Amino acid sequence: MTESEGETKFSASIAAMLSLTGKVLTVLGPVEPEQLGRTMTHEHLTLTFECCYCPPATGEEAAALAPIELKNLHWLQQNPYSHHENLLLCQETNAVRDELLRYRKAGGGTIVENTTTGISRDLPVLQQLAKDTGVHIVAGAGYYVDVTHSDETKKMMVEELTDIIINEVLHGADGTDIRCGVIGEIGTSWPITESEKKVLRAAAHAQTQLGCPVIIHPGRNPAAPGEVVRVLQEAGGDISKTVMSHLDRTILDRGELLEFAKLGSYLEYDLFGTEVLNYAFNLVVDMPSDSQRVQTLAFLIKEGYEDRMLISHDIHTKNRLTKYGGHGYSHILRNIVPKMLSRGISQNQVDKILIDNPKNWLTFK
Ligand SMILES: CCC(=O)NCCS(=O)(=O)O
Repeated sequence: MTESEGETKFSASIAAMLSLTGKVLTVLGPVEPEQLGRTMTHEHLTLTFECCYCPPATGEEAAALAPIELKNLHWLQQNPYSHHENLLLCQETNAVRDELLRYRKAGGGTIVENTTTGISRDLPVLQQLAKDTGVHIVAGAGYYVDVTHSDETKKMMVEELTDIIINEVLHGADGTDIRCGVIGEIGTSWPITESEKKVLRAAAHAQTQLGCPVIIHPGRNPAAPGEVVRVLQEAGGDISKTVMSHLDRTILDRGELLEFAKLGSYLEYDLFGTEVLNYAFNLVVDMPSDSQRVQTLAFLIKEGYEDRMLISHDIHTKNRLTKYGGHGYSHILRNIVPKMLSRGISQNQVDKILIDNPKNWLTFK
C-alpha cells in the first residue's frame, strides 16, 4: 500500500467510525436503535458446529447415523452433538427463513447472529435472510474457540488480530462489504488458551477504538466468566458494553452468580429451549430447565440486575428448529414471556430484557 493509499484508508475508517456513533450496525447497514424492537441477542442462523462433535455412547452408534425423523427426535434432543448431520445448520436456510417470518409474526424485530470465524460465518446468507424477512440481523466479528483457530490465526500478534476485527466492523468481513455490528461470540475454553487470550485482547482493543458491543462464549467452568472479564479489563475493554453468554450452564451457584454480576457485564441466559439430562460438554453440570431459568431471572431482578439481563435460545443445531420438532426462534416470545409474567416479572421488566437492554448494548458509543 502506498502512503497516499494508506492515508485514504485511514480517512475512510475515521469517517466509518464517526457514522456509527449512536447507531446499531446490521447486515443491511446502520439503523436507529429504536427500530430494533424485541431482540434475541444470541442466535445462529447458519453455521457448522462439527468442531464440537461428541462421539455417541457405546451401543448408540446406530442412532447417531440414523436420518433425522420423528422416531429419533427424543434421542436427538438428548444427544444433539453426537449426530453429524444435526450439526449442519448451514443446510437449513429455507427452514430458517420460515422461522424468521414466524418470529416477526410473534413480535420479534432483531436477531444477533453470533457466528464468528471458525464455525462458517456466512454473511451473504445473513444479508439475504434480512432482506427476505424484514428481521434486523446483526452479525458477529472475531473468532470462535481455540480448536477452530487456524495455524495462521494462532501465529498472529494481537495488533494483527485487532486490525482484522476492526476491518470486519468498519469495512466488511470474509471478502464482502457486509459489516459486523458486534464483536463475538468470542470463543474461550477452560482454561483459556494463549491464542484465545490474544483474541480477547484484540477484541478489547478493537472495542476501545470502535465503542462497539462485545459478546463472549466462556469456557465451561464457574471461574471462566470472571477470568475472561479480567483479561478484557487488563486490555482496556469496556465491561459495561460486554455480554457474558451461556450463564445457564456456567455459574449455577447463586452466591457465585452474584459475585460475577458485580463485575458489571450483561448477564445472558441464552439456552432457553435446551432441556437435556446429560450435558455432553460438562457432565458434572445439571442443565437447568426453562422453569429454573425463569426462576433465576426473577432472582437477578430481585437483586437489582434488571438493566443488565439478556435472554435468547442460541439455536445452533437442526433439532431445535420447528421443522425438526424443536422450539424455534419464537419460543421465548410465545412461551417464556407468559411464564415470566406468571412468575411475578412485570411487563416493564420483560420489555427491559427484550427491548431496552439489547438496544443499549448494541448501540455504538
Ligand atoms: C456456536 C454455538 C455455541 O457455542 N453454543 C454454546 C453451546 S454450550 O457451550 O453452551 O453448550
